[in-house]
Amino acid sequence: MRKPIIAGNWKMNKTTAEGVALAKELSALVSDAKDVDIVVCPVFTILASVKEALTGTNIKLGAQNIHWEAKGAFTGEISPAMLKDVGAEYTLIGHSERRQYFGETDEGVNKRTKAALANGIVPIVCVGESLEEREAGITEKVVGGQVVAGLDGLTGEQVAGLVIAYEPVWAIGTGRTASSDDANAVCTFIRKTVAEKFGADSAAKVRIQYGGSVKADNIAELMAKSDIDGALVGGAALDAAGFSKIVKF
Ligand SMILES: O=C(CO)COP(=O)(O)O
Repeated sequence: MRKPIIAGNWKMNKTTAEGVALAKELSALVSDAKDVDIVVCPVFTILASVKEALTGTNIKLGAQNIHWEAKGAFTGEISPAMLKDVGAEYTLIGHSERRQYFGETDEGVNKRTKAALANGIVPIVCVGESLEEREAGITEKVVGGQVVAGLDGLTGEQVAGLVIAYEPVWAIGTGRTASSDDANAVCTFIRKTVAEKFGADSAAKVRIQYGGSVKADNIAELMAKSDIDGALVGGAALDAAGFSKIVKF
């Protein structure tokens, strides 16, 4: 069975003191959570402080992005080794906000994914269609294309160990969750795409999260679905009590 994974994407929120307080409050609330991987992804500037606050807890640290180069003249970027150095075990890659506002492409997602894997950081590769694309009936074409291009050149074993987050853009921060059936249908399609490209074993092992207005009151229904193995949570991850309820779905 695939181990559930609940990740909090803090996005561009929290100063050091606020992030450390949230990490401490959350770790007290979820210390008894079992059989679930818990990850929080703060902004780069507070990774070290949050890591310290999480030491000895059952919560892992993730970053929100990663660059593919090891070092050099890449102003404003953070390398895989730097994230490893600060204690990050996971990283988001290709979040729709990065794609929408910062011009990230599938090619970049692929480079970042390979660099993360080469440095022992687990990629959480984000995919998802816009409202326009859903209404045009091309959800599978868009999401399938993102999965195939994002994971191109990886081994089946590498794919088995990573996480794919399906986040329909129209459900992010809008309060509009995809129905659990609609969310699961796309997650099933993603798993089928992985099976075709990397084999049945990788497809059976890869963990697929749903993201988009996940809250304490809709997580149980989502997690009950056959191909949803976890959640990538935005707004509701900024509140320790609410996020702890999601973790303990
Ligand atoms: O983008 C998301 C997580 O990466 C989802 O955000 P919300 O949970 O705020 O809709």
